[in-house]
Amino acid sequence: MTRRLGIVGGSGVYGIDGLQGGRWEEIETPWGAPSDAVLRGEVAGIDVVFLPRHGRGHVHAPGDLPYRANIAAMKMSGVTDLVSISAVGSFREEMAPGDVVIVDQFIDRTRDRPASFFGAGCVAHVSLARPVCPRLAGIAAAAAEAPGARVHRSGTYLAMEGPQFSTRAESRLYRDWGADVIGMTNMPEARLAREAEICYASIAMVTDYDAWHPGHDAVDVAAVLAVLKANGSRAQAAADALPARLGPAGPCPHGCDRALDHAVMTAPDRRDPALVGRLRSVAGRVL
Ligand SMILES: CSC[C@H]1O[C@H](OP(=O)(O)O)[C@H](O)[C@@H]1O
Ligand SMILES: Nc1ncnc2[nH]cnc12
Repeated sequence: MTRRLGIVGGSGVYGIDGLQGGRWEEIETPWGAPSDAVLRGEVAGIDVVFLPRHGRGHVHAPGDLPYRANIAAMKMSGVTDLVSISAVGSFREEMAPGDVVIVDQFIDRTRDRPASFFGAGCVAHVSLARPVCPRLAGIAAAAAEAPGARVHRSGTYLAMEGPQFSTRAESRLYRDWGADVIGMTNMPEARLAREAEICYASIAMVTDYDAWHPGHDAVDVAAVLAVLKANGSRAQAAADALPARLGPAGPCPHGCDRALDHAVMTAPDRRDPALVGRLRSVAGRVL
């Protein structure tokens, strides 16, 4: 299988500086419209598909994002490997603002967000024990290190509903649970990428110490934006360094591209044809 890289840009990342021949393309999916048009182009001669998660100009809140349409748009664009670039708060002294954490686990505290492509009429259960592709995470770490960022190669991301930041009590609780960083968007994105059999990795850019830290002011958007601005060129450099590291065609050694092999439970003659029709956009391989 030919590999194709997708990048979802989070807060502060609304384009890719190094993209050549970029053109914005509207995509309609059976799951609705994605956050924005996708930007297709080449970095170092390699195809890249970019989507600004919140839309250009940051118009979508984390709880209202069209997560299913975004992942479907990537799948329909031929993306096999998807890297998220996200702003996060930190629960660890050693994960300081300006650092990068390559997320490898999640605690999902979101609610009221459609979190699966499947459902009544076609039920499926994929494994999320390892929600991030280790091969792609290694590539993401190397790309993030290229511009000189301090990179932590493992971390648990707590996905909160938002849009308000956490209370101090919540922040302390999440820290006690073993979470390392906090954000509002990587779930259900990672779940949906797995269902769509896309390798997923997350470059989390630490912008603040969230609310638990006695020595730091409570997080606010101004502080987040100031750190994002200071590190914006590093995020761009990481995005530029990703495609060349993607590697040759071939199956995912960790099986992300076969996640649905034994996942669909509903008997073929009991499936809802309308849902199956929509599912073909992301799970056509097994339907
Ligand atoms: C601007 S701070 C809060 C906002 O930033 C993060 O978004 P993303 O993951 O897309 O970079 C966080 O999850 C919130 O949505
Ligand atoms: N402290 C924080 N909580 C949630 N999302 C964030 N994004 C950046 N910083 C954050």
